Amino acid sequence: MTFNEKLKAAVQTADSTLCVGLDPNLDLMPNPITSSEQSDSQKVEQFLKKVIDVTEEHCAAYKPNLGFFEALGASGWDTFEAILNYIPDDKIIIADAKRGDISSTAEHYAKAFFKKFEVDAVTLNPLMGFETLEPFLDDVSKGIYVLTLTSNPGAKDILLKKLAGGQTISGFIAKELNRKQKDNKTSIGMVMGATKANKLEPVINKFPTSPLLIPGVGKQGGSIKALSKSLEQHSGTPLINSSRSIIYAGNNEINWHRQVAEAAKNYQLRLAPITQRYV
Ligand SMILES: O=c1ccn([C@@H]2O[C@H](COP(=O)(O)O)[C@@H](O)[C@H]2O)c(=O)[nH]1
Repeated sequence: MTFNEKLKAAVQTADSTLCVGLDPNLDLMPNPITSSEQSDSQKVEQFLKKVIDVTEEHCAAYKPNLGFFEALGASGWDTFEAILNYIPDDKIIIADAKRGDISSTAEHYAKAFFKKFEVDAVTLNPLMGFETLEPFLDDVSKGIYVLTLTSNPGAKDILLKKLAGGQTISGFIAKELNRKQKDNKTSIGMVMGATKANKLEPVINKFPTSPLLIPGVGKQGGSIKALSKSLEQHSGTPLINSSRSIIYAGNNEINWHRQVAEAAKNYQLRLAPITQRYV
């Protein structure tokens, strides 16, 4: 099955374009988890497994962010693997790793994420140039999401700068990725911040069939309504990510997971006007 086929099926089956971000932060987890006698890695594993149990019916994808697992030290890699194995097979798994390096190193990142951990997709940073993407591009069952217009304020420092001729660096990246997609098997997607909804159109128009990974709704304040408008003409399947506002929706009560489920369901409903264009 190609990545794009799996992506479409995942959205269709869940009737949702929601991607739940798995950013396990012990300082934000509910008391019933943090007050137990377990190790930090065990707490993270227990917490995320419950989050997956109660959100899976509302989302098409999960996006574990590597930073949070690496912060656990060596055992964090085992926890990462245990979580990957726990996610249902029909969900898209995106390792949010934001890697990008010279080809001999990039080959090993590709091996790690696609061959060892066997995730469906990985996020990549194109700052070192487009040849750094090459080792990821020969597998039709995999996807990459390239940072193109990020959700953070610092996107203006580089990505929104204009080149001679008036095009933004984001627009240039999108155009080059579109060109690259024509000669390569791996599905090439773009990371586009929901907080930049009013600046998305000229960028996604340069690659109108690209799958999109869209963080920035929820805690970062991106508007789903504005996002919906800017995606009106886009044919590539979007996944809209929310991390903290879903996984930490539960307060410290024993039934914290009910509020997590409710938050995920709420996002699924709010994203329905977008989702219905892709199912
Ligand atoms: O442009 C980007 C790229 C990646 N992210 C990541 O997405 C989540 C967002 O978390 P929230 O709690 O929903 O704000 C997080 O893992 C970021 O590292 C992003 O925010 N923006």
